[in-house]
Amino acid sequence: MPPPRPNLELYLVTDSVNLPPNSTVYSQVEACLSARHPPTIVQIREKHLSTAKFIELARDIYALTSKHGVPLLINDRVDVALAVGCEGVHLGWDDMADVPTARKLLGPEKIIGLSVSDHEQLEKALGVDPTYLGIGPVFSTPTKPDHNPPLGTPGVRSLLSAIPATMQAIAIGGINHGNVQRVLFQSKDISGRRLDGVAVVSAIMASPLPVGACNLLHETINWPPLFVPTDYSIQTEDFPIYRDNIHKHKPLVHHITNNVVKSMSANISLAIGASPIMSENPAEFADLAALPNVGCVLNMGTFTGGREFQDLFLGALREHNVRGNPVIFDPVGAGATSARREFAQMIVGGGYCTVIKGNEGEIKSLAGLETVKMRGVDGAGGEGSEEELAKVVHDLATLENNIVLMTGPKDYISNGAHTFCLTNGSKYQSRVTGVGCALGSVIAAFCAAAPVDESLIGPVISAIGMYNVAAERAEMLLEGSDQPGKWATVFVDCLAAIAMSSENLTELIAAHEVRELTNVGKWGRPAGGEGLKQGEDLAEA
Ligand SMILES: Cc1ncc(COP(=O)(O)OP(=O)(O)O)c(N)n1
Ligand SMILES: Cc1nc(C(=O)O)sc1CCOP(=O)(O)O
Repeated sequence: MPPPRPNLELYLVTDSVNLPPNSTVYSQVEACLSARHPPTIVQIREKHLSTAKFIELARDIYALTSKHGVPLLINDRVDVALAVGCEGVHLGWDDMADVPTARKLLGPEKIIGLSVSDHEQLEKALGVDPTYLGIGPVFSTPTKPDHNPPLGTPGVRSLLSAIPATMQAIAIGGINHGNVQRVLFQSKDISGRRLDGVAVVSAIMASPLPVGACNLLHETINWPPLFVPTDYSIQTEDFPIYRDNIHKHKPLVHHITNNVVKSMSANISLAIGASPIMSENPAEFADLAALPNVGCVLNMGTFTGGREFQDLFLGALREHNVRGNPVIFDPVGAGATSARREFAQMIVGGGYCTVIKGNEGEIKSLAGLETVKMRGVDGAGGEGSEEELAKVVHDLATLENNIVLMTGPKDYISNGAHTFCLTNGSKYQSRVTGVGCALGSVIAAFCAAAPVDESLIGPVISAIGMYNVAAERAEMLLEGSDQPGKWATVFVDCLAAIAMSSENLTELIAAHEVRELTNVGKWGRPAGGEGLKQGEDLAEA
């Protein structure tokens, strides 16, 4: 008898606590099953009903689900599932039956799901062979007040990569139509292993429009990805188009940035033709995110920590993610203190950061590597070799399915498929506070002005290239004198001149070194003699 393999794509778990007015668990499930895209599987989760009442409700709902050919599972209670004769159960670790006992009682054809929250549980779970695994919680959720610590998408991915392809797995906890695509996308592991579906409670059960909620979730799950395909290289001849898009669309850059750099970031945004807004009021995030051509800069430089600071960053991240807006995350100081590192990891796990931009210490810290020594939050750099740094950037971008930029004497940029090194720029860039951070504003503007279905690696590289060319020009105009203050002023003028001019950006940037580094993913791999050395695979584009 082959084991059952249910369709877990949109998994509805019921809840009688947070129902909208004038509805019941039964009426919500009935409505969902009439949707154009109903849930593919339903679980009844009741914590406070007597056995008799639970069986009564389950029988009524089973009559509905069987009519629609949707499997019905019972949470925790094998006895109720047996009484009703439905398709199976979902079990946790404190429940009345363990998986082998449930299997014996229910028989080989029934579905048995099991929850996992960490690797220890996963190891045990794999030994008892359930039908599928429910990984959670992804995010913190009020629906299950006693939930385990949130895993974030990196935690889900880590568990998923240890689950054999033959076993189905879904994620649960805080998932809704605004984040479902990101959960599916970011939890995909490096081998392409992905979730078989998502389970939701409140996103459907608490909705006054459960039919719409099901259809929207289905459509969001099955949309072509909001996020760009990563197998994309750059066309240098497009650089001027990316700059011209800024004049065409006048992107808005929503900054939550540090106090030291606010004015520099605003001035630089204006210099290139973008509009800056410095909003730290969560009440306006949804409205800002809904505007056309918006990018967001999240810069944690003035790290105050605490709940309010966390809610500010996560709130903005959520609203911009819902709209598919580019978010540039600058984990300032993540290499300097463990509190900053943990916060930065929480942000990356709690949402989708289109671009992570940092210096060597910050990027290494986010990649979970031993960091270079940083005394403060200013740029530590130049310690690693080209081979090492390119690989760190490549690996983090691959892991996060996004773009990673490491700034320094050389800038490394990767989207996982392609890794580039830019060697232009000025020594003054690390000597004037705010110049490094304000690059995030320029990148956000270039990304927000790009067409929505475009790979963003091209806009990101042209933004950095243009910024560095302006920095070099400003230095040249000082004619060798050491004047960082004057340089900062001249730099903004040079940037405005290049941004607003018709100078050929392709020639300006390509005249400096923009190199694609090939086979970076294979660098330093010792196995089977396959590891390549830098000299063997560094090809100039
Ligand atoms: C699909 C799915 N995954 C996980 C759970 C959580 O189950 P459990 O750990 O038993 O916790 P309770 O639901 O009993 O609070 C689930 N119910 N469904
Ligand atoms: C039932 C349940 N189990 C979880 C787990 O982590 O195992 S989280 C959870 C509640 C999910 O509710 P919502 O979709 O409203 O966030």
